[in-house]
Amino acid sequence: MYIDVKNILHELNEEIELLKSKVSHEPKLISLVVEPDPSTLSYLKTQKKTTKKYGVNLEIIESHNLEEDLNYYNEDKSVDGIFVSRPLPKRYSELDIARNINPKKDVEGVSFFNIGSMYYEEELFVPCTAEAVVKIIEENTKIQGKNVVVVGRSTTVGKPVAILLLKRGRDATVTVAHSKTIDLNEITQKADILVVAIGRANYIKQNFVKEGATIIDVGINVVDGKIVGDVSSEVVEKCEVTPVPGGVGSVTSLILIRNVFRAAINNSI
Ligand SMILES: Nc1nc(=O)c2c([nH]1)NC[C@@H]1CN(c3ccc(C(=O)N[C@@H](CCC(=O)O)C(=O)O)cc3)C=[N+]21
Repeated sequence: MYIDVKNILHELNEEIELLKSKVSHEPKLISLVVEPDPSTLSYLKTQKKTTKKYGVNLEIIESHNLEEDLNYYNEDKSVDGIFVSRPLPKRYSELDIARNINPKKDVEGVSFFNIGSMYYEEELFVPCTAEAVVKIIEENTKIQGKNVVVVGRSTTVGKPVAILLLKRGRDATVTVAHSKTIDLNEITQKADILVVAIGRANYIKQNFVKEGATIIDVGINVVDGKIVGDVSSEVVEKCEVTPVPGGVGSVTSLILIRNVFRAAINNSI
């Protein structure tokens, strides 16, 4: 079966409308883009749509000098939130963003300050995709004590998902697997909840999963111009699976918008 995220989208929609009534100016989001890959282009398309819908002023800037641009928009009082697309080209490191982005404008929660806060179990801005994953799991199943396997160890998905699910109160038992893991399918078969952020189309097949598991497919792979996830479609016969598109991605983009409103409210007081 596919997991339906419309309740979560509805709740986020209401949360955003409430924040919208409290903000005194039109929020402004800067998206800094360096050599966008197909998944980034897809996200930018969604950002254009959602920012228009909710009344956020989006400016997409093709950056040729990330550090200089970050310094500029960090200081620009008219800017509420800054988004930097990933993956970055090799000449940059994610640390360049983590060190330099103003934590108050860091709507994706990648700065040292926001990551550090999450590590100490205080959630301020946390990576949007990771928050989307956690929200979907919480809405659909009990987490406490369950075996959660996260496949992928990226800064914005794998690692923060693991930390958020370990948090006291959520109390998952978390295993993080990755590209060097030996016999991956033996580990994923033990998962009650499986979070897949590999970045390879249809990689997870039926022999990777336990019957009845909850599967969160974070993959955004563009194949022949269409978006497909990391989980192969026949897995829905055995498990509850989030669809791609219409699953994690759609929740992620609303969380980003909500964070921009939060940043805008903080920016006006
Ligand atoms: N700093 C950074 N943060 C990201 O979160 C990030 C990124 N860089 N780089 C690119 C990937 C890709 N990504 C998507 C998120 C939502 C949709 C999305 O909204 N998809 C819709 C519809 C897409 C369609 O069908 O056109 C859906 O899944 O239903 C797509 C792609 C975020 N990423």
